[in-house]
This record gives sequence, structure tokens and C-alpha cells, in this order.
Amino acid sequence: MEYDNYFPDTDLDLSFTSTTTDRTFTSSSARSSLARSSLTLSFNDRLSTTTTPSNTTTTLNHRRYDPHWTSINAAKTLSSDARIHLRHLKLIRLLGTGNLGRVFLCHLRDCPNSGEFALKVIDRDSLTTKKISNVEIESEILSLLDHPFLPNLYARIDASHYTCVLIDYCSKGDLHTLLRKQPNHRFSISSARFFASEILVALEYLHAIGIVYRDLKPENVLIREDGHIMLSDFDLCFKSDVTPSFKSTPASSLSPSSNRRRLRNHRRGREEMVAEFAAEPVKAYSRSCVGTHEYLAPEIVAGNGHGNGVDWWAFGVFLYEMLYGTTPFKGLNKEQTLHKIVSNDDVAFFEEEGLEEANDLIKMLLVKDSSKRLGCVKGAQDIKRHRFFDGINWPLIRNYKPPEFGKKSKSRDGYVSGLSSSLRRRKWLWLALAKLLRRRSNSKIQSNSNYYRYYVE
Ligand SMILES: Nc1ncnc2c1ncn2[C@@H]1O[C@H](COP(=O)(O)OP(=O)(O)OP(=O)(O)O)[C@@H](O)[C@H]1O
Repeated sequence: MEYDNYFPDTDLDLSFTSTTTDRTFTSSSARSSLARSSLTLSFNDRLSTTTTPSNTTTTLNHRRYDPHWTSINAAKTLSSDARIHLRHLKLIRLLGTGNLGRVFLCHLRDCPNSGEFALKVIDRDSLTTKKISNVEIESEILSLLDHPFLPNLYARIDASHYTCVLIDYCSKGDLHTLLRKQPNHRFSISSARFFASEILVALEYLHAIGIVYRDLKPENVLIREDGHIMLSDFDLCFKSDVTPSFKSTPASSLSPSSNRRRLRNHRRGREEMVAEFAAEPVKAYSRSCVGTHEYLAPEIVAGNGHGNGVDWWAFGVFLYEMLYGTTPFKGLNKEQTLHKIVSNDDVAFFEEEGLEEANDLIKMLLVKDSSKRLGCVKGAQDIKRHRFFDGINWPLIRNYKPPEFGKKSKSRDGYVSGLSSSLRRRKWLWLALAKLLRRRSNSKIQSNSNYYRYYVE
């Protein structure tokens, strides 16, 4: 159903709910009730609530030539005060309702080919002071972002008691819903690796600008039209200073197999050191108890203050959930879950073929002592180097082909189940041959060899 009302900014009547009966709303609501909700028990040590100037748009955005930006800039040029107003937007349907407000699909009113946007509408009058501060945090964080796996903030519109943010629309839903549709609620290893890689790069960027995310979970990972991810929901973030530094690392630990000279030196006991760039908010500190129960790090549960490490813990829980179909500390109720997170009980791992690397990485991330947890000192660099991500060409990650999720059920290795073993063997041989040929051809193709890694036929 289309929202045909016209919204004059002076006299706002955003009676969206009265006409909302469409399919997406129903399914989103259903999803919301099943999805785990975030918890906020804050001691208020986060971002100051300085109001972001209305209608913020980042003109130095890496995607400034994207048609969405072109349309927005054209609309601003035509607007009497060079700003986007609600009257410029045509709402199509409700996408979902969250903790802070409702999210609508929309496009620019006079330009149906402008592309689709998501408009988050927050009624400030219906929120507590604490939640209003969360709105400010979210829009301040959004205004800082410029990354392919994070939302673009096209405009912030403040009108009457409404605050609206115009961001990218993700047409393929969220990862939680997608995961629930998989056999045993588990992704194949290659699909899990794809999503984990993109999340890792998004978290690396956030940390590099001093933002600790604190709410990683499949519900907050949206999927764009092109199949790549977009991390959403920044109201639980906190911002801290980050001092980029160069840290000395033994060259052999970087990629021993790629450099024979380094390997020879290493064997002779002459260890070569390499200076590595790191931008990780190691001094970030917060005492707020925020996040989603099953994803809370032990230091949050203990309430003794926490920092950047909570995101790397959550990354371990996230990877586990994608591969195991459940979270590692899930109890019968919230109290039991929290108890399991802080207790020394072992997490259950399957000894399945192909899962060894993932299990090893998860174990290194789910270390209770945050000072010993992978990622906490040098950030994503250390995680990227783990053998679970072997072969990933990180600078080309945006060009990898996202997994395709058809109706046929896939086995753990990503092949369509039911294929005879000889067919599988032939397919494997073809892939090996293709890999060999790619290696022999020019370096451009070689560097993009992982392009095929995620392709699930
Ligand atoms: N950019 C988007 N593109 C497509 N759908 C979106 C987008 N942003 C949000 N949604 C949908 O709208 C719903 C509500 O989103 P919103 O961010 O307000 O709340 P939430 O995800 O429930 O988180 P919280 O309540 O913690 O803020 C989401 O569940 C999602 O289905």
C-alpha cells in the first residue's frame, strides 16, 4: 500500500500506522518479536549529546558519484533553502518498528528513479530522555560514517517533534531472518566466512575512528540489494579516542609462506621485525551495561567496565551462531545465559570436517580475559591473519561475489546436497584446475582469486 499523504513540514501529521497493513510490516513485526532485543542499563558515560546540524550530508563521501547522492544533491539544489524536507520524500511502506522509531521505505517525491531510501522516523515526544540521548548518539555516529558496509546518512530532518534520518535501504532483509531460513539455522562455512569478513572490515573501520559498536548480532546486519552487508543500529555505540600506532610484529607471523627470505631468516634465528599500523581504541572505557544478552562479553556482565574487546567477543559469538545455528552461551532464561557467559564451563564445539579453523578462531575470540582475547591489542589485523580467513584478499573484499541463497538445500561445504560423489569430485577437479589456471595468468586475476570462493551454485 502506498503512502500518498503529503507531509507539509509545518504541520506534521505522520499518521503512518493507520494505513499500515502490508506484508512486510507483518513479517517485520513478527521478526522483531522473535529477535533478541538490546538491553540498556546505562551509567551515561557515552557521547555527549551535541545535536548534529540538521540535514547533515557528507559531501566527501566515497560514494558521492552514486546515483542516490546525485539525486539528493539535485533535490537540494532545487529546494528553496538547499535542504531536504519531508515534503521531498514519498513514503512507500513501513519496513519495521524498532526501539526508537519506525523505518519506512521511500524515494524522492519528484524523482521516482532516485533510488530507494530508508527513512527512520523518531517521535521524540514518545521517548524518555535516555532514549532521546540514544537518538542523538545514533545520528552523530551516522554522520561520521563513510564505508561500504555501513549506512550513508543522506539527510537528517528535524521537524516539529520528529527526528528523521534518511539512510540506505537494504532490500534483502536482515541476517537473522536469513539464518533462520537455512537448514538447521546454519550457514555453509563459505557463506559464514563471507559475512564474517565483511563484518570484520566494518568493525575495523568503526574502531579506527574510535567507535565501539556494542550491539553486534545477526538482527543488526542488513543485506543490501547487491548481497553485501550493512551494519545498522548505532544507538548503543560509544566513542573514544584512538591513537594510531605502529607496532612491531615478527615478519614470520605475518605470512611465512609468502616470503622465502623471511622464512629462511626465521629458521636461522634471525627474526625480521615489521612495523604494522594499528588503529584500535585500546583505551576505550565504559561502565554502561548495554548489548544483547547472548552477545554480552563477560566484562560487561561483571560490570567492572569494558572497552573495545566487547566487539571482538561478540564477533566470536556471531561467528559461532552463523555456523552452529545457536549462540554459545544460550541458557533457558536470561539469568542462565549471563551465568554461562561468566562461568568457566566449556563451549560445545562440533568436530565436523572443515570447521577446525572456525572453531580455533572462535576459541581465540571467546577468551574471558579481554587482555588475552584476539583483536584486543592490535585490532582486526590479528583476526584477519587467522587461518580461517586464509586466502582472503582484504582490499578486494567489496568485489567478492556474495553467497546466493536459493531454494535448494546446501550441505555444509556449500555444495547442493544430493550430488553424487563422482559429480562432486569432477566439480572439485574443475575448480582446482580453474584455480591453477588463474594462478598462471596475470596478477590482476590472481589477486582476485577469492572472487569464486563465495559463489554457491
Ligand atoms: N536501512 C534499512 N533498510 C531496510 N530495512 C530496515 C533498515 N533499517 C531498519 N530496517 C528495518 O526496520 C526495523 C526497525 O529498525 P530499527 O533500526 O529502528 O530498529 P531495530 O533494528 O529493532 O533496533 P533498535 O530497536 O535496537 O534500535 C528493522 O528490524 C529492519 O527490519
